[in-house]
Formats: sequence, structure tokens, C-alpha cells
Amino acid sequence: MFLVCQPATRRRLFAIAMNNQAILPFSLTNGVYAQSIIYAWGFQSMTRPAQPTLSPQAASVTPPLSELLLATAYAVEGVGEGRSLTDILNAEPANRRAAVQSLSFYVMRQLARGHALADLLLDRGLPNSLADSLLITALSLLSVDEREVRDNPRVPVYETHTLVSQAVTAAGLDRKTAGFKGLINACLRRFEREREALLEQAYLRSNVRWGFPKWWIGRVRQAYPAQWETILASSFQPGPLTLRVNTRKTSREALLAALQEQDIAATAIGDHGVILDQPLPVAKIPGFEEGWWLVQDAGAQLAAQLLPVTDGMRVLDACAAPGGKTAGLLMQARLQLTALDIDEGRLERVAANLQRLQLNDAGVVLRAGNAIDLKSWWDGQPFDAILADVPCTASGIVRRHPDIRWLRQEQDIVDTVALQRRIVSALWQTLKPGGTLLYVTCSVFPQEGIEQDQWMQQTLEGAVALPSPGQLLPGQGQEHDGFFYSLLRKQG
Ligand SMILES: C[S@@+](CC[C@H](N)C(=O)[O-])C[C@H]1O[C@@H](n2cnc3c(N)ncnc32)[C@H](O)[C@@H]1O
Repeated sequence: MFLVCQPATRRRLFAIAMNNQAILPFSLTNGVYAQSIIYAWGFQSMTRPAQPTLSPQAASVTPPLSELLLATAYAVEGVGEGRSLTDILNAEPANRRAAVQSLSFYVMRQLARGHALADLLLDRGLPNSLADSLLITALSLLSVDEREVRDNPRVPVYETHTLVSQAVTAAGLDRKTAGFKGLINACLRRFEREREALLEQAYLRSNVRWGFPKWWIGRVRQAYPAQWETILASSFQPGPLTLRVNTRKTSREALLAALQEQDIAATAIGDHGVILDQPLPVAKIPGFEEGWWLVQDAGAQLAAQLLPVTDGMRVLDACAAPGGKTAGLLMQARLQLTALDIDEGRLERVAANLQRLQLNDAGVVLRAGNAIDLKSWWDGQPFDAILADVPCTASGIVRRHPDIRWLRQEQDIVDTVALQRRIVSALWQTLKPGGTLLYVTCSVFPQEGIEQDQWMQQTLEGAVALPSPGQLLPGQGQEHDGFFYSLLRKQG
């Protein structure tokens, strides 16, 4: 494998490869009576980012709940300012990352409820955004109900008095929130007293009922009048842990047998997938170090199967990072593969992941570049096949990235559609006559899927549609996230 990047990047890449560890489980104290943690975030999280070094003793101690609540409030504030929760969590120290992930994922799902309750308790939000985020965090966690716990046993549940006192202690830990201790205490205690009435009022709001922004609910409802409720309900729940077997290293039967041996319940899904009954830390699943599998949703696994590739082909994976679909393609055949991505940092993850899976063949080149700017990265040799897993709103993968629904704005759909068209138009020029291009998005919005497909067939010279799944929706039939697939051949 050959990486086209700066020398400093190469050094960091080596460090990442050496650091390739899984997220560890943790246990919470402080009055938690039901707790379990989501471990794998997807392919990206299989490589642990560089973290400040902690002594083994310090790294194994989970901080008190008050500290976790404050860290979660910082995460909520960060998302409110437009930062990705994945980036925020990557910067968390190792000893609390899993705990803060569990809390912040839950709060993200119930953010509309937390906001609505804070609105009802205070005429205006708190004048300090961190204090406001702490109040919303505590209210989201205090308002967990039995039905939620029944539907999802991983929901974090705390005894009320513990949560209230820890939230107030959390306020005292930071000078930005210390002045709001009394007000936060008063709000949380009032919530305890008026819980039923406040929740009843909050649930009158559609964004609280569904856990999505109003504009998002409207878009899904308009696009899928018969299925919108199941799509939203399914998108609200956390996705399961699904693995894609590395068929270069092992078989699905062998992986299922190894899982069974360790009493890990799992079933086959799709052609190469395995779905675990319960999520586990990746390091606890047999074969992680050996590269027997990667974490990949069943819908995403289809990409490598749909693009017709055979040994020796010149293939472009145009928006490759973090490399889940690159890995899938390399399991299908021995390729002369260029993995292109505009983000050099994310490209490092492709390298680390291919290394763990031992798919870093001599014919693989990782290249940092903008797909639109052909002159900057293309050598003029046409490709036999192109995977265009273009940037999108990611509205189909909100189960695994619960912050996305709050980070996106309705206008983003228009901007993303325009960017996707520019990327595909450029890539089409690099495709051989007779070659195939697979267009992929992890979105449920038709503007990025079926409407783009129509546009491509009308606009791209010589484009002929081949059979492909089209729109895959969460909660409809097989277990998977939301994706759109269109396979086009360039007539020669
Ligand atoms: C949906 S993600 C790709 C996921 C990846 N194919 C996988 O399966 O792991 C889209 C990627 O496109 C990259 N990207 C965005 N704009 C791009 C551009 N103009 N040229 C190349 N890559 C781009 C982003 O950095 C991001 O990594």
C-alpha cells in the first residue's frame, strides 16, 4: 500500500497503527442501577485516536458521575456550536470516554425533550450556554421513562436523588456553571415535583415525540407518507453491532463458531455479515487483532458487492475515508485501487484500518485530494470501476450518530446535492467507456437519492442504469441503516 501524503502525516500514521486499540468497557458507580454501554461506533472508532497518556491506574478509574455530567454538558454545548460529537468524544480522556459517550448519545436522542423541559421550567434559557447544557443534560436523564428502558436496555438510568445531587455538584466543578448551582437545583427539584404535568406538556411538541427537528420530521413525512412513522421510530433507536467478515482471512461460518464458543449470540445477515444480539466492546469480540472482521452496517456492506470488480481492475474509491467500503472492495478482488479523500486526517484512518485487516496490498494507493479538481490528483488513466460514496447529510445513519439530526440544517440538503453533482460530474470523466460507477449516499432524503439518480441518467453522457437497490430505509424489512444505491454503466 502506498500513501500519498506529507512526511508528518506518515509519522502520525505509524503511531496510529501502533496504537490500534479498541474502546474499553467501563462500569459506573454513584447510584447507577441499570447501566450498559454502547461500544462500537462503526468502522471509524476501531482506531483509537491519540490521547494524553494516563497511568494504568488512572486510566482504569471511572470518574464520579458529577464529572461525567459536566463532560456531557460540554459535549452538548459543543454540538450546539456545530461540532461533531465524534470529534468531541475523541478528545475525551480514555478513562471517561465510554461513559461520556453513553450519556451524550442518550442526551442527543432526547435533546428535544431536555430543551422543552428547560423551556417550561424557565421563561428563558440560562444565560450561560454551559449551564444551560448541564440543565438540559440532567433533565434529559431525569425524564427517562419505563417504556424507553423496555425498548432499549442500554438507556442510562439513575436514581433521581443521585442524579439531582450529582448535577448540582457538577455545576460547582466549573467556574462557568458555579454561579448557577442554586438555579439548576431549583429547576431539577421542581421537575421532580411536577414531572407528569411537565412531561405531558413537553410531549405535545412533535420534535419531543419523535426526537428529531421539526423540519426533519416534515421532510421524512412528505417523502414517505405511508412509512414515515416507522422510519423515524427506527432511526431513533441505536443501531445493532454488525460485522463484515474479512473473507480474505476467514469465513462467516468460522466467525460464527468462534462467537458461539465465547457465548456471544449472533446471526448471519446478508452475504458476509454477522449481527450481534448485544453490542460488545470490539476487543471482546474474537478476531479483532487478527483482522477477521470490521464493524459495518449491513446496508453499507452492499457497496462492495454491487460494484462489479475482478482481479487486476483499476478501481477508484473516490470518497474513501475511513475506508469501510474500500476494505469491502479489497475483500472482493485484488485490485489496483486508488482510495481518494479530501481529508488527509481521515485518510490516515483508511491506512490504519487496512493495516489491521491486512488488506494493504501493493496495488493500493491512498491519495489526499479533491475529487472535483481532477488536475490535482488524476494521472489521466481511466478507471474500470468507481465507487462514489459521496458526502451527504448522513440522515440514514442517525442511529449511530445521534448528533447529526441537530448538526444539520434544512439548507444543507440543497448544498449537499450541489456538491454531489459536482463530484459525480468530475468522476464520470475518469471512467472508462464500458466501466461502471456506483453512486452511494447514507441518506434517506430523496433529493440525495432518487432525484440525483434521475439527474445523473439525464446529464452524464452515455449513462445507462443497471439494476441496483435504490433507496434502503431503516425499519423496512432487513436490519440496516438508510442508504441509496445507483449503479451506472458508461456506454462505450
Ligand atoms: C460518506 S463518507 C465516505 C465513507 C467511506 N466510503 C466508508 O465507507 O468508510 C464521505 C467522504 O467524502 C470525503 N469528501 C468530501 N468531499 C470530498 C471531495 N470533494 N473529494 C474527495 N473526498 C471528499 C469526506 O472527507 C468523507 O470522508
